[in-house]
Amino acid sequence: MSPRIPDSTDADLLSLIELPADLRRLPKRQLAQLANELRTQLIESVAKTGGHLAANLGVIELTIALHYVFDTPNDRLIWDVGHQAYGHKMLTGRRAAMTRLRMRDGPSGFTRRSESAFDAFGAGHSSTSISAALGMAVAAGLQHESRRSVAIIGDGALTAGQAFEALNHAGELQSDLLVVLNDNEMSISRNVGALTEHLTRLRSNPMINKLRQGGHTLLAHGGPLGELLNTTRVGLRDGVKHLLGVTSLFEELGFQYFGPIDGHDLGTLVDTLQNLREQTGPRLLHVVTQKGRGFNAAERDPVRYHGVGRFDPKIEPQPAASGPSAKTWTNAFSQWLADQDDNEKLVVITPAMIEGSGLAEFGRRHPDRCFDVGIAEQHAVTFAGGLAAEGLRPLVAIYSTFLQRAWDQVIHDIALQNLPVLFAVDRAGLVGPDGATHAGSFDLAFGQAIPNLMLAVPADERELRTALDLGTELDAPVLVRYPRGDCPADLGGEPPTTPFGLRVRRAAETPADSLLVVALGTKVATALNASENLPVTMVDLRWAKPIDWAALAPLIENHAGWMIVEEGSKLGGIGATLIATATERGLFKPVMHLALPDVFIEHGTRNECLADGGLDVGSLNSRMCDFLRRILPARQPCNATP
Ligand SMILES: Cc1ncc(C[n+]2csc(CCOP(=O)(O)OP(=O)(O)O)c2C)c(N)n1
Ligand SMILES: CC(=O)[C@@H](O)[C@H](O)COP(=O)(O)O
Ligand SMILES: [Mg+2]
Repeated sequence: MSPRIPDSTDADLLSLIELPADLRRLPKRQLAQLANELRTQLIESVAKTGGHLAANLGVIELTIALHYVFDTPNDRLIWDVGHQAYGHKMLTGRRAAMTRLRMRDGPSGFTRRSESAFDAFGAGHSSTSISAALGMAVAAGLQHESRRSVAIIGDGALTAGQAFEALNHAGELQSDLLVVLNDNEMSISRNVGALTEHLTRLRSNPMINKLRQGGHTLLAHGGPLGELLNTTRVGLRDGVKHLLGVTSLFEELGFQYFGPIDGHDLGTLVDTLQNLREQTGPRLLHVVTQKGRGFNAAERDPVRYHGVGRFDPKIEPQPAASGPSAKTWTNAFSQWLADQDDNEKLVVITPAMIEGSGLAEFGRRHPDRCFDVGIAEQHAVTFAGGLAAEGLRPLVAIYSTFLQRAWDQVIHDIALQNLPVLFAVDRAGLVGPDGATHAGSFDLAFGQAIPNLMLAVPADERELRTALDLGTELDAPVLVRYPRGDCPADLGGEPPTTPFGLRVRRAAETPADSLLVVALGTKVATALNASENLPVTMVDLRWAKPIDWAALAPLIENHAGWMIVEEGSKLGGIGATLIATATERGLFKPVMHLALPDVFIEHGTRNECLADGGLDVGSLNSRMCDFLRRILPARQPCNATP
């Protein structure tokens, strides 16, 4: 049975729209009602699941207009980052599934090719959309296929080098590509940089606006006359703009630039997109939107509502959480930073993650020594290199997953020159609801291969502070990694005897009849819990590089076997290095290495993800028991589980 064609008597248009083909049957005048319904349902839905609210509210009209005008999924929509694609998901067959957004077996918080034919390209990290859309446009041309490629990129994402690499390439190729620039003046925090100022000039220049209005009337013209008028007057308009010196950067890069237009005005959006759909070559439509649109609290405070937990949509703003909440690793890092006021050489750098990295307070107190460089991880690292070369002590605060963009800079610009840059690497390990794109699984594998770079893996706040202190003192690059989530204050045990020394957190009574567990970072607390009633000596490695072999070798020697536990990739992990080095040293004891398996772990709670990777308390306990049974068959060590 074909779906009923919605009409103006329908109070609930949204429920009639399963796929964009249904949407395209609506008369244009009903789109505003649909936008209201979509916005209301999106707020209700995210209130129950949590997620990226503000960005999604800003693109409701744009999402509807794009699916209305373009023949999706044949035409390709490529959402940059993908954090603003909830409306897109709701219009492409996934509305019911949104109750499990970012939960195990529910839709991802980003676009994913495996999730829907409408998700033309997977994302999560920013600034990839223009490259991917250009690739698709070129592929369509080479394969003589008639479809369009549209990249939708935010003003924040546009600050990244990769976006400019793609614009540069597209301007040369002159392929059939539409870039929709969604300009809401926000990254997660307020957007930064000279480009942002350029966009502000384009938005606010009265002459451009006048010319824009002319251009808009022209764009709404159809037929050959409209086309002729269009060409002549757009040519004229461009000439005038050149004369006035108000051309956009995009035109200089070989794009046709259109806009800015109001991204909440569905009539203008649809007319403009329909006209742009029929044109060829690289073109950029500048759309101005408001982040958080339609939810007062999010409009007022889009930073707070960028990513939210569950909330009550009737209460705006949400009351502050009551009662003591556990201190996160990010909080612990911020507090350490607050204690560095006297260190005037300390300069802090973030690639667009002021809030998430816990830098807001430091930035307020020391605006001259705190730099948000935009979504520019590579630049952040080399910029730090320049500061360090001149005698300052730069600290790059960065998520593990985003550092992946800048390993060459870490190698070539920092480690090779042995510059004293401190990397505070947050979200190291599994992150939970953001899933595989945001998992910090690889920093240990990458980092340990780099000469000169030292790697600290603190297990509690006390060790975090010690490692950060050392990182500001050593004449070498130091990376300190810590995860998303709660930070234990002090896990106890014997103090280390040297700055890079390991710590015995709990010693077994009879080592020869016990297992030695060597854990790193978060896994120290997990392994302590998992081994509570077992014959286990628990060692906290503290530093993954250098490794304290002077203390570790005899411990391996005098235990029945040893196990390494780390929250990083097993392939290329610290465990692999420890095992290889132990073997070279003639330490031939039974050994087991528990780390993240060679698969991408799906989104879910952090605990679900850890269980997938075999790194939660229960998994560790059973792996310890299995191993103990094998190496100490006579002892029956596993009668009790924690
Ligand atoms: C490489 C990378 N760095 C940082 C982030 C974190 N991040 C996600 S969204 C975002 C802001 C994007 O701003 P914009 O593109 O303007 O989208 P808006 O949220 O304003 O709609 C940032 C910094 C990321 N996803 N990828
Ligand atoms: C979309 C994106 O990349 C960020 O918004 C990210 O989701 C933030 O993660 P945290 O919530 O861990 O800061
Ligand atoms: Mg933005």
